[in-house]
Amino acid sequence: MSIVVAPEVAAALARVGPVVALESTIICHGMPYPKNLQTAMEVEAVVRGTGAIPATIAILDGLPHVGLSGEQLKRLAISGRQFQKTARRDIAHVVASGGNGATTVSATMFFAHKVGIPIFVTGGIGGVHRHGEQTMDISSDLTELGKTPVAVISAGVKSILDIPRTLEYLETQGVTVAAYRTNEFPAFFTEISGCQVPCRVDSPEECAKIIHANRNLHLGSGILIAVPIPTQHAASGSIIESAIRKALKEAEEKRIIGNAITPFMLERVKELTGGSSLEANIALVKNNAELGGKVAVALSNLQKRETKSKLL
Ligand SMILES: O=c1[nH]cc([C@@H]2O[C@H](COP(=O)(O)O)[C@@H](O)[C@H]2O)c(=O)[nH]1
Repeated sequence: MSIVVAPEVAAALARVGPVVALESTIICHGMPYPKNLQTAMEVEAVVRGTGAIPATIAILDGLPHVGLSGEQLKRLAISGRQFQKTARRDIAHVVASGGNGATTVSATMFFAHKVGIPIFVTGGIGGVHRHGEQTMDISSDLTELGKTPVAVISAGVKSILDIPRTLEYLETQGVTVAAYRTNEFPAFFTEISGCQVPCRVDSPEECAKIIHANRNLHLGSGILIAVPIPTQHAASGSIIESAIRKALKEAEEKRIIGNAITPFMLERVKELTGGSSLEANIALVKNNAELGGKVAVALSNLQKRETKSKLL
């Protein structure tokens, strides 16, 4: 399959330099224009600030792209929902029909791995939906994490999902789940979920070592690094939580199912909180991007040191 890799990204990968993959569903389905464009550009700038190269991933006119120009980012941001939400199962169809796809975590991981990017930053991943034991609505993000060796840096999963079952499912899939500077798995808008994680990491270097070990052992599975929302932005957490409960009830009443649930919830929670959920969302994505960039730099240094010592 042909994948268009931006020259800057290809050059960085060729020299084992630091690269961070970024998804596009968050741009087209997660935020309104023009905030989505502003955020996408700011997130790329945060990654660059750490010394890493950002690579936003999307399907444009049937061609998967890794690394987008400013013009392409703008096209995505303006088109919004006209870009199809594209998870792994949708990739072949979007490509075959020459369509435009905004990649979710699962599809972004797939393309990142194909071109050799080991680190990917997003806001939140999908998970096991509430009542998932009856509906079997489990995001393909979780199965992708089970079979694709990419480290995903996120603020955990939203409490619109069933967090304990999401963690159980990740365990079944053999995914390494680590929390950054905490022992508790974060719940996106709040630092706490009541769920403990099996592994705690306290520095970008520690994250890089885990990714390196995962790769050297050819484990083949992914890694989830969960970063709590910065404290100053978590203040509105309880307001957002009650909005989430209300929106969940509405989704149930309106019988919204499948891949329409997440965009509905994001939009409704934003309305119910007068936009404060959007500001918190932007802040946590940028925070994740900062760590992702630093981890990519640490991993690149580790790989270069190893190559050097093998040559000696
Ligand atoms: O807090 C968020 N969770 C999830 C998403 C997006 O939704 C996708 C999961 O969708 P689903 O639940 O339909 O698998 C994720 O991969 C991501 O792209 C998002 O934007 N914001």
